Amino acid sequence: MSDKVAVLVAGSWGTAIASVLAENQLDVTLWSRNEQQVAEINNEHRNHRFLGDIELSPRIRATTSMEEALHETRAVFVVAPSASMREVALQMRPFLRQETILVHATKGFEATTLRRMSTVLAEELPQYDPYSIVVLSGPSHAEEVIKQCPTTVVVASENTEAAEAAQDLLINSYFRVYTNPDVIGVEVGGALKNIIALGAGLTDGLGYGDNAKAALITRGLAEISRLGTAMGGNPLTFAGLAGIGDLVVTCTSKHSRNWRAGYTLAQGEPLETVLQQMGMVVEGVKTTQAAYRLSREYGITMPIADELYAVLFEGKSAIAAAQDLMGRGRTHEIEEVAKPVQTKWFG
Ligand SMILES: NC(=O)C1=CN([C@@H]2O[C@H](COP(=O)(O)OP(=O)(O)OC[C@H]3O[C@@H](n4cnc5c(N)ncnc54)[C@H](OP(=O)(O)O)[C@@H]3O)[C@@H](O)[C@H]2O)C=CC1
Ligand SMILES: O=C(CO)COP(=O)(O)O
Repeated sequence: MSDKVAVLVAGSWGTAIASVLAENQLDVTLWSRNEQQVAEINNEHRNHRFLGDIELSPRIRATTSMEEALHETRAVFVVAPSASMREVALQMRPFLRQETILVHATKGFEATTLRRMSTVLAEELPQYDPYSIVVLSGPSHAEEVIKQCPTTVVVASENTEAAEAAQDLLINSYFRVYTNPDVIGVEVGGALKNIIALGAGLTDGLGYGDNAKAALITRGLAEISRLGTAMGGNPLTFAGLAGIGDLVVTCTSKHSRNWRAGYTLAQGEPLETVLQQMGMVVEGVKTTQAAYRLSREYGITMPIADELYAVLFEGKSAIAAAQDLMGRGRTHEIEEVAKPVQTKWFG
């Protein structure tokens, strides 16, 4: 079998995944639309804009040719921002073979259709078996993976063999990979945690302290689980790496772009300026709009996501949003407690 694998788009996460694969003795072709970046990766073994001075393995070769990237490749890892997933998939269509293992590592929904990323891939790649698409997610900042810090992730697919094939390619002594059959839960958990991370950045920016952040993480998880379960995810997935695991890292890490965006917003910067300054994708902004619509579509209460929507898009102050969250009507922590439990003993 070929030792060639492809990674599509050379952003921070794509380059970090390419480094894990190169460490595992695979020959990695890293596709980018940017010729200057391709030259820098091939000649200087660096991707300076996204990962600074870190030296990349010579096993990573960059190209702007999708045909070259996908030619006789054993696996392809798609790591485009959610907004570009459909466009990248369209470019893959003429060259992707059915035997290739297809993994995506993107965290978000398509803004217009509210589709999950695996659905977008399935729609644009009709020659590919949709049940074999693999999703990679979990607590994994590129800046730490590239330095080989211990990291755990999950690969999910309805096709166990496909998930295990992706696991085999990625797993090593610092990158531990678990499998999970729950594609929906893993995708929804990975996307929605970015909303809560933006909120955590706002909370920290306002100086609200650790109690508030713990509250946000915990009640945020309740919202993620509610919507994720309604969309068809397994509730247990949200207690795993793609749920609480990713939520914790994104809400507490200095590397998180979503946390940083929230923190800067709390300093009074307008959203557009914050996003421009970041120069990297902040998925949580569009995901807040998606969650706003999805929660209504599924009839799910998501007070934190709603307040964040009001702050980002309706000019509400973060302080007023926090006050409104704290002043909500009394409720139960665990929804089931509110319902009378029917058992065979009580009739
Ligand atoms: N960074 C991280 O630690 C992690 C990120 N993720 C997820 O990975 C996904 C990608 O994020 P990340 O790598 O951080 O993003 P970055 O902002 O670091 O990089 C985005 C990359 O996408 C490229 N790109 C954007 N649009 C297109 C397009 N239409 N065609 C080709 N290339 C395109 C950009 O190229 P150009 O420079 O030419 O614009 C850039 O190289 C996101 O969904 C994110 O949530 C998941 C886990 C960890
Ligand atoms: O998903 C991530 C870590 O698991 C990256 O989060 P940010 O996009 O907020 O940096």
